[in-house]
Amino acid sequence: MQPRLIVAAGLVWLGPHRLLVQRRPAGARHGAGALELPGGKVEPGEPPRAALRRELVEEWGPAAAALAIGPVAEVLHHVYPGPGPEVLLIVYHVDASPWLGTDWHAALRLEADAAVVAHELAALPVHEFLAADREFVTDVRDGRVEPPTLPIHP
Ligand SMILES: Nc1nc2c([nH]c(=O)n2[C@H]2C[C@H](O)[C@@H](COP(=O)(O)OP(=O)(O)OP(=O)(O)O)O2)c(=O)[nH]1
Repeated sequence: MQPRLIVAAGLVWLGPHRLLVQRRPAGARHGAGALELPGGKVEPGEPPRAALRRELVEEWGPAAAALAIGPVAEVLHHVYPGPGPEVLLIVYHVDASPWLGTDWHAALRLEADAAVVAHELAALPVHEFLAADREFVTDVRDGRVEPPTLPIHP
């Protein structure tokens, strides 16, 4: 049977009009090379917000520990075909606005092959995202997802 995963992910706002998204490493088991929201699997017994905090630091390095995690933006559900997983994604607003005007990219400590990019909302390349994300990312691109009030106070 396909595994069912609970995943915590971040809609990371670099100010009100830009998002930070990442490209999955070429060697990823699933969705290699696709764009995704940073995050990962929630471990058994782990609170989802704590999982997102842990994943952000694992994926982006210690600089990500200071990012405020805000309210849930959306809960997504998708069943990937074949041997792919069934995923339940809890997407939180995350505030990266303190990084505005800084060399945030130089502060990241990325996993091998991973890449983090800033995109203007209107230019989000929806079709490069993992299938579970596409409808939601389209809604974000088209302004149907209300951006949080920045800064987010944790
Ligand atoms: N982080 C993240 N994962 C997503 C998104 N959309 C989506 O379908 N997923 C899926 C891909 C993976 O199957 C799962 C995330 O878990 P993960 O990134 O820890 O999984 P993985 O299999 O790459 O990691 P690993 O077990 O190899 O360590 O959720 C998204 O926007 N962000």
